Formats: sequence, C-alpha cells, structure tokens
Amino acid sequence: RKVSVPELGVETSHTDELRSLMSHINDWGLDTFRIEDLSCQRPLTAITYKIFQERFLLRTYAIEPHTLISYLLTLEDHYQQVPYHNKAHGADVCQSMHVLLNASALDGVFTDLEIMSAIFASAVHDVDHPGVTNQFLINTRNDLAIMYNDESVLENHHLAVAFKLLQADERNIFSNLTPKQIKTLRKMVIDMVLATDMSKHMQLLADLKTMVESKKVTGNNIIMLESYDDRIQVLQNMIHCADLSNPTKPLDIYIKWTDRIMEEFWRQGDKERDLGLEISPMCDRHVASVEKHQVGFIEFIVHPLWETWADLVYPDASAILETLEQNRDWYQARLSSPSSSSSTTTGNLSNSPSNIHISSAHH
Ligand SMILES: COc1ccc(C2=NN(C3CCN(C(=O)CN4C(=O)CCC4=O)CC3)C(=O)[C@@H]3CC=CC[C@H]23)cc1OC
Ligand SMILES: [Mg+2]
Ligand SMILES: [Zn+2]
Repeated sequence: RKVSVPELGVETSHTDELRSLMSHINDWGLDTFRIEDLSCQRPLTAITYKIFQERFLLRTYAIEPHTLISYLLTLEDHYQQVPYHNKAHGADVCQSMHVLLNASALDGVFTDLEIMSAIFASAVHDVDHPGVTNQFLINTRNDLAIMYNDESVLENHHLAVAFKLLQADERNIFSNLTPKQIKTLRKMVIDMVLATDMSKHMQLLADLKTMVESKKVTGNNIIMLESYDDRIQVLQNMIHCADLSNPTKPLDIYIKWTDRIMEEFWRQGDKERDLGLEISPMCDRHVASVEKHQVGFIEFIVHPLWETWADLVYPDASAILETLEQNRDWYQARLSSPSSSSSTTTGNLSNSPSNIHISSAHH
C-alpha cells in the first residue's frame, strides 16, 4: 500500500527555502543551523533522508520512504536536548561524512553497502548522548558505565539504542537486505561508531599515518584498499574527521559549535563542582579560556588528524585544511590581542571595530 510522505521527508511551511538549501547537500559548510530552523527542528531527518535519496539507497536496498522517515524521526527524538551532542550535531556529522565520501581519490572505492553503513553510522553515532563524558559517567558510577564496564560507555550505548530502534517492523529500514548484508552492515556500523571514542584517537591517527606512508593508488590517483581492515580503517578515520570537523567549517558556523560544546562542558563542570569532584579540563565556566582551548584542540588533535587525512586524499581536502588553519589563526590572534581580554567584553563596545568579532560574554 502506498503511504504518502512529504517531499523533503519533514512537514514544514518553509518548503521552497528548505528545498533550495538542500540542493547544497554535497557542499562543505552547509548551514545545519538554518536547516534545523527550516525543517521545524528536524535537521537529522531532513538531511539523512536527502542523502539516502541523493545516493539512490532507497531504490538499491528497496527501502520504503515511510519506513525510512519513521526510523529517522524516532532516531531524532532519541537525541537528547543537550547544548552540543543533540540532533543538529548528528545531522552535521552525517552531512560532513556524505561530503567526505565524495572525495575523488575515493571514487568507486566503497560499495553501496559500505556507503550506506557510513551514512547510517554518522546519523546514529551520538544518539541519546546525555551531555557528559565517558569519564564523568565512570567517576559517578552511572548505570551506563556499569552496563559497559567503563569501556567506550557512550559509544556502546549509542549503538545499542540505534539498533534497538530497528527492531520495530515499521522502522526496519534494512528489512530487504540479505542476512549476509545485514551482518556486514552491523559490523561496519559498530566499528565506525566505536571509533568516535576520543580515547581511540591516537591509535587511529597512527594507523592512518602508516597507511599514508604506504599509500597505493591506481593510475588516476584512486586509493587501493584490499583488505577489510584497510577499508574499515579509512571509514573509521572518515567518521572521526566528520566528528572533529567543526573547526574546518566557515568561521561563523564553527563559533556556534564552540559556543554549544563549551556550554555542555561547563554544565558538566557545574555538576562536578556540586559533587565535590575535580573539574574536568575545559569544564570550569569560571576559568573561561575558550580561545586557548580551541587553539589547543586544533594544534594537538584536529590539525594533526586533518593534515594526515588531506595527505591521504590529496588534493581533495586541501581547501578544508586551509579553512582550518585560517580559523586557528583567528582564535590565536584573539588570544594575544587586547580584544580578547575580559575588559573588552565588559568594556564599551560601541567603539569596537566591526571586523573584530565580539560574540557572547565568554569569547
Ligand atoms: C568546537 O569545539 C569542540 C568540539 C568538540 C570537542 C570534543 N572534545 N572531546 C575531547 C575533550 C577532551 N580533550 C582535550 O582536552 C584535548 N585538548 C588538549 O589536549 C588541549 C586543549 C584540548 O581540547 C580531547 C577532546 C570529546 O571527546 C568530544 C566527543 C567526541 C569528539 C570531540 C568532542 C571539543 C571542542 O573544543 C575543545
Ligand atoms: Mg560521540
Ligand atoms: Zn559526535
């Protein structure tokens, strides 16, 4: 029986504007925040539905549109209303992953099943995130830490929730896959989401560097990946890059993500203070050095990863690396110049030059 679904997957009164924004689904720097507004707070459903259509995945895997929308709406409802790790972040990582998969150095490298696994993994990768870190859950003996024995607690939980939601027939988007396909997809999704645990970062990056050093390409510079381990390693680094892509986006968008993650970290710090626990790095709102943290985050983590990724897919990620370096310099400049000192934020702003970004108090 035919069940009618809205053209863009979500009910909205801004259909024309949303359609036009969605035409940029393949572009780096798509404004997820505007999609959040235009989709009536359904950015994850709107973006993931568009990507599945764009890649013909509904046709290839005989997925009913209403089944996909039903799964996506329920998945989206299971993202918590926390400042950063909410449905907008899920949507953003999903769209970023979609763009990374389009690198010409990866042209024809991944199968449709691997691509669908990567998009699905990105959409679900932080579902039901409570807005606190693994270490906080462990330190407070949270039920989740007990359930997962302190090992990748959040990431195991995101996966369990994502697959549990598939068990309802009306939401089972993989009902027409073969048992072998489902087994392969499930393993790849688990391997990718577990790789978003920051405690795996150094090992992931080391392995990526080794791969870059021994990179094998075809005649037209396409990367050759023979084994499952090589293929999943690239996909794991890809979702990790997408998860760490905020500093590589246009500055106005990057700053909004920074505002959100800092508010989420500060709320955790407030809880730690109330519990008499040591306040985690970057989590004390009374020691606000947002710029310093961003420069450190980029220098120690984001740039080393993206520099290596840019080597692997050279020259496809060169513009992204360029934006990252410009954004780092912008935060660096605010560290040293007087405009970043607290006096300006409480001082007379009327004479501040328009080109200096004065956002909310903590910047
Ligand atoms: C837009 O801005 C951010 C976005 C995400 C994160 C995440 N952070 N993290 C770890 C926290 C602890 N870490 C550090 O303290 C690293 N570090 C230094 O060593 C010096 C300064 C600094 O930041 C590692 C990353 C997460 O685990 C979040 C969840 C998954 C991915 C990245 C997220 C951090 C951001 O801005 C600092
Ligand atoms: Mg996560
Ligand atoms: Zn994430």
